Amino acid sequence: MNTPDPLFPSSEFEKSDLELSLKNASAIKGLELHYDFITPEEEISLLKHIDEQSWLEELSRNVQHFGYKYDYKHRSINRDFYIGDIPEYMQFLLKRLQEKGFITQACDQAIVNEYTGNQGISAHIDCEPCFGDVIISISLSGSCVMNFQKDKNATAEEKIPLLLPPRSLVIMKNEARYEWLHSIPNRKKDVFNGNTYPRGRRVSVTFRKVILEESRK
Ligand SMILES: O=C(O)CCC(=O)C(=O)O
Ligand SMILES: [Fe+2]
Repeated sequence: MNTPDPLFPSSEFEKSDLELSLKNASAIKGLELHYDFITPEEEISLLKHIDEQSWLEELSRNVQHFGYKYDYKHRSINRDFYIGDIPEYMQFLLKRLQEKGFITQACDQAIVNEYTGNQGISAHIDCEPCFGDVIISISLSGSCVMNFQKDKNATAEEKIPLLLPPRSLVIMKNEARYEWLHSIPNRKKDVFNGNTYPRGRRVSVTFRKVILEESRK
């Protein structure tokens, strides 16, 4: 029996662009990019489960929260925001992250982001008192360019772009977590290394470890 073609083929991406994206990632301490962290079949199954849940529409992009609800307005999280365990259909991702040694502490919070049209995310550092020292993001369905910059007012030349194809994994630790801001520009297509990549719908599954108030320093 033939295996079906993936819905979101990696063959769309120039090899030299994927290599450049890895090289860019290696310029930032604590930033890791891994392609094909999951298979196309796993991606399709995850998207099916995700699309069965309801979306929170409080931001410009849709989100789903699991584990603990994150309060974007006050940049806070606490024990009262517990909303249940991370769902079963995401557990294999956490298991794989542990098995590959990418995380050593169990993540207990997940945010799923959905970007459509020209949606992106403005430059930010994930809430430092709320979350632990590893931030994980897995891309599904569509690609994007994620920029890293040290300074809020960085010029285009000072930004380091990563091309994130579907099924890729980004890990932010160390300086990538605490000293660099990350963002996804609001636009309908990305130009990376001279090649144009139209944005489709992109869904990201992000994992974090919550720091509860009583254990904060
Ligand atoms: O969509 C992504 O990959 C990252 C989203 C993000 O930066 C966040 O949720 O804090
Ligand atoms: Fe973030």
